[in-house]
Amino acid sequence: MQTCIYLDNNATTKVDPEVVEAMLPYLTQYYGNPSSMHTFGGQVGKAVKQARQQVAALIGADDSEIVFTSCGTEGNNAAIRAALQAQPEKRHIVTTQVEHPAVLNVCKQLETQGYTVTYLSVNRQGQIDLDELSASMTGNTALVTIMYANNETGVVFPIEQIGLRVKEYGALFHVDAVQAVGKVPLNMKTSTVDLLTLSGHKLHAPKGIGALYVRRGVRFRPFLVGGHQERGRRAGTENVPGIIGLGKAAELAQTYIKDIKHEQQLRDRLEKTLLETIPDCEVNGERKNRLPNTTNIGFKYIEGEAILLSLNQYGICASSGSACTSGSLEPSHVLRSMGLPYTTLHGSIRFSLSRYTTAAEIDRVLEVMPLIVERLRALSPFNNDQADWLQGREVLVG
Ligand SMILES: Cc1ncc(COP(=O)(O)O)c(C=O)c1O
Ligand code: FES
Repeated sequence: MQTCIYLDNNATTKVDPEVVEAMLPYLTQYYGNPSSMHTFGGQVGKAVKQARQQVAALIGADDSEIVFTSCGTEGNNAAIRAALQAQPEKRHIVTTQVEHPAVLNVCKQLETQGYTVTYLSVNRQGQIDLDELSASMTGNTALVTIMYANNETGVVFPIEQIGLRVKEYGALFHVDAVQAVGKVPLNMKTSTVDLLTLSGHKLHAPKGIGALYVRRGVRFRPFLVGGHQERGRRAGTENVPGIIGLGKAAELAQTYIKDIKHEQQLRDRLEKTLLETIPDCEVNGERKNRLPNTTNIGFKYIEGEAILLSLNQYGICASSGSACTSGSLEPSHVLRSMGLPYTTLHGSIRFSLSRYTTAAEIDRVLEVMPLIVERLRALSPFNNDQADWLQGREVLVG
């Protein structure tokens, strides 16, 4: 299979070889059911318990507060539904316009089921306004669900400041921390967060395993109903190898997170040099409060997809922070909410690094990007500021 310079780690990450090694015995030798009464199953149960402790340690939680799920999407669905079921008399939800579809589409569905949803706006930097949050809250607000860090721009929201405001109104606070866990130190013991979602495949564990943190004392109705697994909070025989892998990945992340500066330095060099060597480009989103591994850059007057295809020819994997995601012709809802001009919106690229990214890989990207942009701009009919008339077309593509 073809390998590449992989700068798409916010989409998914490589499974760490130590994670694979930890998982293997649970795919071969130890296949017992952790709920079984016999010793064979019991030893698997012990390994699951250890993995729970490893995940809890990464986010400063108690192991009884960790529920294993199948992915981040399930975690978000389960958290939102549980929070609403715990307070059936309240019918209002607050979220933001820039959430992942695994939150936004749940909220849209809830709107058809009698809930009212406030979608907080973001400014040009991708930040929300805390006063807009407070103004939107009422005694009827059951839940505030806001992401820790944005998957497209890496912009980090002030979660604890948000949480303090949420608590003033007695609502529950859910945080989609899928992009933050493993990149940002978290401590649930000193946090205002009630429910927090994480996903294995974003932190070098395999796909198909995640976890939901449920603060002790928060009433939680299971999303999947059936057997008594996960102390009755998530039915279904456990994905044991996945759980063991997530535990190992969490343990490795705890060590790695202390050294994340290295990754940040590579990201900063990539960003700074691209801005210096390529005219008419800018970073999308606030640069200060941001994940250390992510940069989203808008290259004016060209199409993001064309840049991606050219990068692909050089064996470089990145992602379009802008348009046509998954075959849809809609530009990114995140960048649109930030009010980016049409000319930047369509030419935005996300580079997301990992602990495996090397200086030599960054050098290669820095070598080819100016050539790609120059070639595409030479072909573009809109390669100057007169293209700003296109602004008026935003309505058409929106
Ligand atoms: C912010 C955020 N939330 C949720 C998800 C969904 O996670 P999963 O792919 O594990 O369902 C993602 C994955 O892209 C994400 O970036
Ligand atoms: S990038 Fe596809 S429509 Fe603009």
